[in-house]
Amino acid sequence: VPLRKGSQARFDSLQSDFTALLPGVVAGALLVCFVILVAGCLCCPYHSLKNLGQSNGIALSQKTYYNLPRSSFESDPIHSQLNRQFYEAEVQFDRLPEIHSRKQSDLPVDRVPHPAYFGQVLSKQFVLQEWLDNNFNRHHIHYLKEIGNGWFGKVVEGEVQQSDEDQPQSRVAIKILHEDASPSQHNYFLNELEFLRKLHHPNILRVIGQCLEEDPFLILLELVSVDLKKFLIDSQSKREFLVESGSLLRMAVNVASGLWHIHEQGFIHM
Ligand SMILES: Nc1ncnc2c1ncn2[C@@H]1O[C@H](COP(=O)(O)OP(=O)(O)OP(=O)(O)O)[C@@H](O)[C@H]1O
Repeated sequence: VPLRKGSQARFDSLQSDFTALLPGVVAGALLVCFVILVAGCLCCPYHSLKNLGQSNGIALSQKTYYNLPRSSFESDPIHSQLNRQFYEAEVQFDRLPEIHSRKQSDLPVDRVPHPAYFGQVLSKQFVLQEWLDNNFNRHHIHYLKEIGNGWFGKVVEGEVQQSDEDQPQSRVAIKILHEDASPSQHNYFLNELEFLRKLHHPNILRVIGQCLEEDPFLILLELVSVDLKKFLIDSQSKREFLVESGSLLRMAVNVASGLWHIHEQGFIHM
């Protein structure tokens, strides 16, 4: 229906008034938004302009604000302090297993509660009788020299007489549990033995036998005659040759291959 003349004039004047007011309305709305934004920033304890960029010496970008309780955003200084503590303790990691350095391993045994790789408590207890069937006769072992020291005690190089007396004697490494070991230390020793016995890999030392019928308990291991650390130090002048010939890479691959086997059996070497 066409508008009558008077109505058309009123509509035109309203339209021109609205067009004149529009920039003012938009500017006012923007101003209100800006004020709310600034007030919000100033009231928030963690995002305040004072803290922007730096808080406790740590750049804010390094922090996460996930899972902060609502009260974190209160400006009350006590709450703010508590929440800050909550925030510091926000990331919780599982405890790592205890690891004893070589230096600590040299401490008297009563000061180091267990070997590094067994963590805290052993649940498995062994029935010694089960091990004695394959016991090696310790009277066939001839000790030569000490070659190392670990949590369990000394490691000695020795010779063993083969069951066939015509065979030459074999060199072995003998891990000797110290004689005054406690029952739990005996148990750790047997756990280590069981662990070593489960591993069958060309890059992992073989267990040759054990002597468990009396103290000291012994584990006979394949002897490593090469000292890798000494070899690497002595070979410093041939470094490039070792790299180019692929020797170092082969060593690394062999170590990784042995570790892979250990991991497949459910163990971690530390
Ligand atoms: N089969 C071996 N052949 C040659 N040397 C060995 C052999 N086994 C151990 N050793 C030497 O004896 C040292 C002590 O070995 P051992 O296995 O008792 O302790 P570890 O592996 O050093 O750690 P831990 O004290 O936790 O048992 C080694 O660092 C190494 O020098």
